[in-house]
Amino acid sequence: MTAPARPSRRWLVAYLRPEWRALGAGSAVMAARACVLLALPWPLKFIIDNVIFQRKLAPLLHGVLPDPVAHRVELLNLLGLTMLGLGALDALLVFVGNRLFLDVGQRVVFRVRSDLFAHLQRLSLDFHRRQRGGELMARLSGDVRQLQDFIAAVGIDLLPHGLTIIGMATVMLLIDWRYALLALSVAPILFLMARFYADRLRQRLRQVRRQESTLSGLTQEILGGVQVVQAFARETHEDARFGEQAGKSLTASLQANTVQAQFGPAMNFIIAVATGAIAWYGAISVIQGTLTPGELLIFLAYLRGIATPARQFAKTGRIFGRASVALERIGEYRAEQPSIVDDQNAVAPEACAGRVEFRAVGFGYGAAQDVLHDISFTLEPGRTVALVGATGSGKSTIASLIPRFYDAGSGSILLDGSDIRTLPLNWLRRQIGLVLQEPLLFQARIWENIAYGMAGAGRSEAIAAARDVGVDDIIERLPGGFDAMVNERGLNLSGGQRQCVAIARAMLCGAPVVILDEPSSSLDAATEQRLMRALERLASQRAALVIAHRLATVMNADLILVLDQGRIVERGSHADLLAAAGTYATLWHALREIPEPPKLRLVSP
Ligand SMILES: Nc1ncnc2c1ncn2[C@@H]1O[C@H](COP(=O)(O)OP(=O)(O)OP(=O)(O)O)[C@@H](O)[C@H]1O
Repeated sequence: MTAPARPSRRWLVAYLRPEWRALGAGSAVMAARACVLLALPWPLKFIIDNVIFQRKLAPLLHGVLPDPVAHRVELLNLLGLTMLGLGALDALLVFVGNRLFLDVGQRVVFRVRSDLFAHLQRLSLDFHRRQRGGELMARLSGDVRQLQDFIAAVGIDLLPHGLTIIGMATVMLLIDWRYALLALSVAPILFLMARFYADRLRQRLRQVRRQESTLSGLTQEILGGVQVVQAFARETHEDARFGEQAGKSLTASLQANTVQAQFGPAMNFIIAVATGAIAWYGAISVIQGTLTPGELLIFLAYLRGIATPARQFAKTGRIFGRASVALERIGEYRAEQPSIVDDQNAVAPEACAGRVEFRAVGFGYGAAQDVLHDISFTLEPGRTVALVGATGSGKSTIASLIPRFYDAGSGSILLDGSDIRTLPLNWLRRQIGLVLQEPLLFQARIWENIAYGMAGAGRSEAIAAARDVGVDDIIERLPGGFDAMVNERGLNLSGGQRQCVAIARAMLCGAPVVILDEPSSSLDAATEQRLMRALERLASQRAALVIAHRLATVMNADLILVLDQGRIVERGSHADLLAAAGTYATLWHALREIPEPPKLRLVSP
């Protein structure tokens, strides 16, 4: 089996391109800084050679610098001031350069994150169902942040130090090429070693990131389901699960640390040997008179100037390794394409009556097994179709095909006679009001949650929608009424109250087709009646597909479809089905004998 191709990391270039001005300015500043670093040891050279040892100035510097014999103190003062000036200039350039590169990093991260978020939002449900929640968060926040460190490391560390190294090598060659070659012979060894370790480090860091993502996914899963954990007193079990994963993450990090820890000392050792050899050879050259003490100082200072960033490659290597892994991981998500896309020739119809027709629809979530077989029915405007059947018989799956959360595997679904695959996706979804069994609310005021149903709707429209479905008094009874804050996922509201908000939201969106997944949980009789009335008001005048759990809903439906293992086994009105004396009739009679509240829940044999 061949390993899957690594996603490209080039996509970052597109994000850097608009930053060319700031990047150019930053690079110029850092190039200037490299010059300053190059110049820094020179005043000291002149102090040693000319001020202390009273050597004559090079002919080029006559008239530029005060004479070392006649104006010794002036020369010393000037050199001292130059050192001070160079130090201050270096600080200023570092400040400006850092700001420029850090700002570019922030802006790039902002855009990468926004684009990735927008992209992820539009990926089809099958992608999201495959992902662990924590994994998405890990890539959106953690991985994206690595890019910022990477841009800063390139601009702030690599660029000035790289230029400095090149500059220093050139100057060394100009002073004494034989000596310079000896000093620089260490550079290829450092380079090869840095590459060797960078590759190994990258592999390890990829492991670290994978384990960290899994850990954050697991954490989110456990803490998100903390109620179940506590209810079954499984805290110790979850501690163990968390501990096991955290252990894997720790092992991966320790392995990466080992590589990194080897890298620094190995570089240091080579640099120490090189410095020793150069100092020794340099001292001999000074004794023989082929090198001045000041020049030896320049060599040693430059060697330090080369060694310091080389040593820093250990740190930069880690940042690069992490960024490289992050680029791959974000690239993987960027390469994902929504499986449900608009038809190129899709044109939005002017109006929608809401007639939904299933024609011999078959569907499976994966290639493994079909969940729906040969489903055909028609939902007319103003009518209600109820889906009943055992758990897992395919009711929610049928409902999810209408807004194209998934596409039918075979057969077709038509809206007003047009195949829904030929209609613009956004338009199609705007024609459908959805009330889920467990409605999802956002952390916002109640009226804002209702107004979510229609872009641009305000508080008064939200209240009017709640009034239309007759749940306004239920909401008004809450502390704060329509302005009450809903906390994350709406957990501070009861199941019935959440349903009321969701029904009002579907009402507000004014869609001609509504899909209602009735709450199957027990509600008190009064709330249940109110909800039923609200659902009826929402469904009236529209085409309503109801996943029915209540006898009252089923009885009043225009068409009842009884599902069993993804097939429609019976169909007709309540009266027809009772007369047919089949599965439905048996169930109905059995349920009528059960005291209130009646729930229609067929159970597979
Ligand atoms: N995302 C999914 N991936 C794979 N299989 C799925 C997925 N969702 C549902 N299924 C499978 O499809 C079948 C039908 O599920 P569906 O949710 O439509 O049943 P249902 O009749 O709505 O059940 P319930 O009344 O319990 O909500 C089940 O066997 C289920 O395991």
